[in-house]
Amino acid sequence: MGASLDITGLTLRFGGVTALDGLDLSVASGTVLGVAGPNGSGKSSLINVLTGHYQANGKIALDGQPIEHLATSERARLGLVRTFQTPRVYRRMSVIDNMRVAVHATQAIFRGRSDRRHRDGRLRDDLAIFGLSHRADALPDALTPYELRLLELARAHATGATVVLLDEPSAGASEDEAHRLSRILIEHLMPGRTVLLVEHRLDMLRALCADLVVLRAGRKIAFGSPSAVLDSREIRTCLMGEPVDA
Ligand SMILES: Nc1ncnc2c1ncn2[C@@H]1O[C@H](COP(=O)(O)OP(=O)(O)OP(=O)(O)O)[C@@H](O)[C@H]1O
Repeated sequence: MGASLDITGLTLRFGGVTALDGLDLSVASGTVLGVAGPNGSGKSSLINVLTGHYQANGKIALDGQPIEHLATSERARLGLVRTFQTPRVYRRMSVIDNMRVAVHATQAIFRGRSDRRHRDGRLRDDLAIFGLSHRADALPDALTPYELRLLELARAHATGATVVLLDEPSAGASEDEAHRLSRILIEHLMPGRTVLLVEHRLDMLRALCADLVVLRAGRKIAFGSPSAVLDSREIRTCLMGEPVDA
């Protein structure tokens, strides 16, 4: 179900600030790449460029096909979707309607019968997987911040996306919630998918990623298995701002 993602020479500038500086990255189909870096190192910019929210110089290929010229909606229809650091949902629509809109917007195709009742059954099944069945008809304002996060993930899952870009899914989560979130990602969202995981929690990066890239000032300063990369005291210091024993 995954698709490979290849980035070459990605450069993004805001006036005098260089957010991404000639970045090259490859994510193999069906693997999880962690992205870490201090504040302002370009992690969110990278996601925004991949989705087409920001226009940058350089090349982006999805399964070998160039997509840098495509609009955000076209990239989503090709199976590239994202979640946000602060969940973005339609506040006046119920949880199940938020799911319907996402699936409609990406024109996700359901196997077998595609009438509304069947489709809604699938969406309710997806909500159940993410522990939200009891919230299906609620408005987002009734949800806890953690449940809003789960709704974003359920929505991405329901679209059948092949590539999912996760921008700090554990932001604002407690230890226990981050742990539960990790389990859900491992068991339901990540299998078979290509995932870019921007995260500050080193334990999550260690547990969830095949590879880890560390950015500083829009440049790649380390790449490899999370244990190898995080073995470096210099890298841990760069990530945490001070020497740590994580
Ligand atoms: N829309 C924007 N306009 C101007 N400058 C921006 C914009 N977005 C990002 N930047 C700048 O680009 C650089 C990279 O920012 P970015 O948000 O990508 O970093 P980040 O690694 O995601 O940071 P954080 O961990 O704090 O979310 C920063 O210097 C930031 O101030």
